[in-house]
Amino acid sequence: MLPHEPNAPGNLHLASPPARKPVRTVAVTGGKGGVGKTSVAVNLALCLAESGHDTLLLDTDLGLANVDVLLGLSPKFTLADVVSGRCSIEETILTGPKGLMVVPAASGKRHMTELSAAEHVGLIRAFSELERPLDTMIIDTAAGLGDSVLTFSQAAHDVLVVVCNEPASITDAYALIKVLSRERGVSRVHVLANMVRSSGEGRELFDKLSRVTDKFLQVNLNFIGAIPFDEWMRRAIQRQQAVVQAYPASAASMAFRALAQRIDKWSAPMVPRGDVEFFVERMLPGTGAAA
Ligand SMILES: Nc1ncnc2c1ncn2[C@@H]1O[C@H](COP(=O)(O)OP(=O)(O)OP(=O)(O)O)[C@@H](O)[C@H]1O
Repeated sequence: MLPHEPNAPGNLHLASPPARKPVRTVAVTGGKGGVGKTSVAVNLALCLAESGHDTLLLDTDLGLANVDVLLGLSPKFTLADVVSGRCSIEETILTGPKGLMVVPAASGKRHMTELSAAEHVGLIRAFSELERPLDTMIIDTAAGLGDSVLTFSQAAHDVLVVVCNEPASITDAYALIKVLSRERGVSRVHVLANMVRSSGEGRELFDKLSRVTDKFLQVNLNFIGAIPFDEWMRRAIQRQQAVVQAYPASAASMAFRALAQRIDKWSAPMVPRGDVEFFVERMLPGTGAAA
């Protein structure tokens, strides 16, 4: 393993990684803010961790509720420190409940896609140095159609779009799916309805969205389920805990566990190198490091 050299500009050579099992990467996104992206990412990641998956939650959302705040964790370093060489990626990883690994969002305004080429190299290196076993990486993206959202969604194996029953949520989700499919080559999107108030509401929301995508876009939309509106979600946040942790018997917790079980059944990702570093390389086609 190479020594830690986070900012070695120009050196794009990546040593062949040792054979590892493929890491599934899932981007949780939504188009609109406030639909529950972060809540979904955190609870899904925890359920996967609970069922024995080595799971890493990468927070790239600088929105109101950061993952570390939701889980009551105190980050010492963030990805910004990795790329500037202040620490290794290992040092950014916080251990949450159920052994969940959490990489906190960089504070300030810097997004992943604003990094320089040298910083990209440092990041790829840092990921390649990660020696822990990893099955799944969940990425909590920012809201909107910003470059970082599109790049992370494009780079992940699977994109999970969270919608709720508000007209703006549906139109923003449509706008996001449109850009992802037309400009970023994303051909399959999973839709999760959040904060539903009846059993049929999730499917109705999905049907509303898929009627338009079927008509105008070349994208395969998959309804992956619904999470009920649940007051225990807010109470859990007040305790700085995820709902699956604080109130495991709540309706939302049961729905999150069912969602994780569905994801668990997905077939293994087809990645050429079976390494988490592949995820970073897919994000950075311009570095010449793409597989
Ligand atoms: N199923 C639910 N039932 C009740 N409240 C929910 C549910 N899902 C999320 N919420 C609440 O909605 C609010 C917004 O959730 P969250 O921060 O996860 O959204 P977000 O899409 O990540 O927002 P942002 O884009 O600002 O980061 C939080 O107060 C959260 O507790």
